Amino acid sequence: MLIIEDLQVELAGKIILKHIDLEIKAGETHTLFGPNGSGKTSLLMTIMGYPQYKVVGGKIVFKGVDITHSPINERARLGIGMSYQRPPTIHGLKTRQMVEICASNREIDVENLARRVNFQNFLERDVNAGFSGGEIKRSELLQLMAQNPDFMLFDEPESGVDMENIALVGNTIARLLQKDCESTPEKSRMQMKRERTKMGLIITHTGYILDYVPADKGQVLYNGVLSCSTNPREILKCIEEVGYEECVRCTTGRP
Ligand SMILES: Nc1ncnc2c1ncn2[C@@H]1O[C@H](COP(=O)(O)OP(=O)(O)OP(=O)(O)O)[C@@H](O)[C@H]1O
Repeated sequence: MLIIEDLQVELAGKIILKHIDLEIKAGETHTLFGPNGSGKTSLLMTIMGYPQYKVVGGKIVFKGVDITHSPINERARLGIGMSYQRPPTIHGLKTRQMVEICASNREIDVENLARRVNFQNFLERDVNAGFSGGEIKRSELLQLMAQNPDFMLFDEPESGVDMENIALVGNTIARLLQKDCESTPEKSRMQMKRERTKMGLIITHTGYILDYVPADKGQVLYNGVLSCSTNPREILKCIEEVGYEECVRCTTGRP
């Protein structure tokens, strides 16, 4: 479980996240909406532990461990992983090597994993070197598949992905988050939900990902303030109809 309490974060001398409270239970997936520059990526980068995002108040607890000031590698070891919006190019490091590093000491079949995201022809290329927007997303997913973390952060997984690959990306995320299992006569939906352990937090502007990954809750981040914890499709509808500012007004109670 992830518990964030009263989190305040400063970036380049400015408070960008204000009094954030967020709880994601084992097996849950949440989506994060919000206008450009509202702090969504900053929240994910803070959870992942990038030191330039300075926590000046509150705390982050994952699996009962206070990770507020833990380094990235410790968080990764505890089971947090992230798919980045704009990951850096790493010259001199092949994608295959990166995937093996992500797997740590676990035995994996890189070719087989790569085939699942149609990425087998990219393994000998340097990480992200000249990758297109959609290729970057598949590379990020491949690394997450190798890492197999318990809590996954996705920063705009659909952006730059064409209409055909969106299903591949969506279904891969669903599989990573254990959302792909159909209920059977033996197992009810509730049972499936109880057995699910993987957790996700997904930033999306369009909500396309919801067609593949049923999310339990949605939130809106507006000017560094988190609000509207409810059904993600309702939030999306509200944003489309009245815009972000009006959408958060109902929960913050501002005039
Ligand atoms: N290195 C930096 N120095 C100064 N300000 C920064 C830096 N990085 C980000 N910011 C600012 O922090 C704010 C939050 O940025 P963030 O990337 O978290 O927004 P976002 O909600 O993810 O936006 P988008 O939807 O456009 O991806 C923005 O105003 C951004 O310009």
